[in-house]
Order: sequence, then C-alpha cells, then structure tokens
Amino acid sequence: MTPPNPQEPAEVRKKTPSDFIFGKVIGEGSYSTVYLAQDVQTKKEFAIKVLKKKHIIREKKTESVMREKEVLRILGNSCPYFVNLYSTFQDYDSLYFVLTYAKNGELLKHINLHNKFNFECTQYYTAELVLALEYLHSKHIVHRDLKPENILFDHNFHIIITDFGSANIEKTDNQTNNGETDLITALENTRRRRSFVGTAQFVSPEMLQESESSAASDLWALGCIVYQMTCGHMPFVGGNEYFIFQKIIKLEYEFPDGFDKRAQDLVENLLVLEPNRRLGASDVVPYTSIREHQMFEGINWNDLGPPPLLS
Ligand SMILES: Nc1ncnc2c1ncn2[C@@H]1O[C@H](COP(=O)(O)OP(=O)(O)OP(=O)(O)O)[C@@H](O)[C@H]1O
Ligand SMILES: O=C(O)[C@@H]1CCC(=O)N(CCc2ccc(Cl)cc2)[C@H]1c1ccccc1Cl
Repeated sequence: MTPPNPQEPAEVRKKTPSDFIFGKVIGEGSYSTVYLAQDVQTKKEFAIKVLKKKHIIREKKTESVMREKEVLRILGNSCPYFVNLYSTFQDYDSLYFVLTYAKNGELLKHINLHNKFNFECTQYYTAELVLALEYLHSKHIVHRDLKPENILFDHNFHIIITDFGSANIEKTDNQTNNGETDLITALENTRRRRSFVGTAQFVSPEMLQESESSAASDLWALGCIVYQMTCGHMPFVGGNEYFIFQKIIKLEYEFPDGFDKRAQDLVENLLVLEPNRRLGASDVVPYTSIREHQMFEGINWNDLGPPPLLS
C-alpha cells in the first residue's frame, strides 16, 4: 500500500487504513467486522465497517453492499437519526466504510437490560422512529429490515438507524423513462423477490406472500418494535421461521396483561395485514395520522427535547 502523501490535505485525498488507529471490535456481521477507530489527524472516533471481499463474494452480497453504499449516499448527513457514511476506501482484501460511531449500542440490548421500557421512553423513541421514517420514506427508501438490532444509540442516547443492506430504493414515476427501464426494474425486482426476506419476527405479511415491499412494510416493523419496547418481547415468536411466518400472515399475536392501552391501539393500527390500511400508509409524509395518535399526546414534533432516562 502506498503511504499517504502528507503534502496533500487529508480532506481531499482518498483515505487509507493508515489514516486511522483501529481499536476494539465493536461488532461482527455475517460478512463484516466493525471496529472502533480514531482518525490519526482529527482524533475523531468512527465506527469502521470492514468487509472482506472474499466473504462478500462467498455470501453473494456484492449487490447488497453497493446498495447500502448508495442508500447512505442518498441519506447524506441531513438527518441525525441515520448513520452517516463519512468515507469509503478499499485495499486488496477489503472494503472499508467509515461510519458514525453509535457509542451506546443496540436498542435491543437496552430493552433486554431493562426488561421493557416505561411509557415515556417508548413514547420518545417511537417518536424519533417516526421522524426517521418520515425522512427515509421522503427519499423513497424503504429499510425493509428495521429491528431493535439495527437501531443504535449515540452518545446522547438518540437513535441511529443502520444496516441498509436490505433497503430498497423505490422507483419514482419520473424515474421510469422508457419501457426498457421498466423491464429491467421488473426483472431486478423479480430476481430480488426470490432472494430477499428481512428478519423473520419483523417481516411484513406482504413481503412474505407477494414479496412486494413498500414504506408500509417499515410501518409494520415499527408496530413490532413499539410492541417489543412496551412489553419486552416480540409479537410474533415461534420455534422456527415457518411457525413465525404462519402467525404473521394470520395476524396471530396477543397483548400481555398490563400492556399500555395507548401503545396497544397504535400497534393494532400498524399491525394490519393490508399494507394500505396501516396507520400512516395513506399519508403523504409527514405521517400526520401517526403523529395525531393518542400515543403521542404531549409530544412536540418540532422539538422532542432530550431523551428521557432509560428505564
Ligand atoms: N455505526 C456503528 N456504531 C456502533 N456499532 C455498530 C455500528 N455499526 C454496526 N455496529 C455494531 O456492529 C454489529 C455488526 O454490524 P454489521 O453491520 O457489520 O453487521 P450486521 O448488519 O449486524 O449483521 P449482518 O450483516 O449479518 O446483517 C452490529 O450488530 C452493531 O452492534
Ligand atoms: O462504489 C464505490 O464507491 C467503489 C467503486 C469502485 C470499487 O471498486 N468499489 C468496490 C467494488 C467492490 C464490491 C464488492 C467486492 Cl467483493 C469488491 C469490489 C466501490 C467501493 C469502494 C470502497 C468501498 C465500498 C465500495 Cl462499494
């Protein structure tokens, strides 16, 4: 590897691994390792996701990696609720993604630590998720694998959504410029349908049956996450994926005793089999129908204020 040219200002030169001090491993994926790293020059901390090219090829994830990069490029750094991609670089063996470091880890860890969240915390984090989904869907991007493992906390305990490898960038009307593009899109979507499903417990019924996904698929996942923050476990569980899928398409779940009634009503209006009938599905962003729900009584949507102490 050629050493960086110190005369060239770092901000314009393509970064290389030697621009960073790699620290502890903060997480592992099926074909990636995430390190805590410090920029040698600025001393700033980042999460650097390192993907071994041979693993990407073995897992057939090249398209997923390119899509995640494209989604992160589209999202930019305008919304605080998404991981920011500062830079990418590669060497012979690996690809490197320099990302926002979410210091306080996964939402899932904190739900399990506290067994479940109190109403104030559930209300606050559901509101942050609504604002995040409004931004994401306004960019015509559907996450498609939203779950407490992919929702991280930054140093101030605000959410940072990550893992866009399963995301879909929806074609908008003005992007289909000719019949041929439609055919390519249709072929790509057909091939992708065969291969893609999110995570069993959070996947929407339409993605299980017709494999059509839309912004409403993320609203289904939101319903599952509100349920889990409120009572500490997932609405659809089973011994294996087949039994979980059966419960989802039959809408077979129940609310434990003591489940907050406001949260229950919101969940019941999100976990609707027909995607277009889910609360917010017919809204043109912002999700006015969701914002006006009793779950959010007292919330100032223009300023959520600081996060409540987790409990
Ligand atoms: N920006 C980040 N800041 C802090 N921790 C992170 C960040 N990104 C990922 N992690 C942690 O690293 C772990 C691995 O993340 P990674 O995106 O590499 O794989 P994954 O998406 O979790 O797994 P898979 O690729 O199988 O879906 C995550 O579970 C998360 O806990
Ligand atoms: O899209 C980009 O920004 C470049 C374009 C040039 C390039 O070669 N790559 C790497 C493409 C790639 C993807 C998967 C494997 Cl297994 C190997 C190379 C892309 C890349 C470089 C660094 C980090 C990520 C990516 Cl996708």
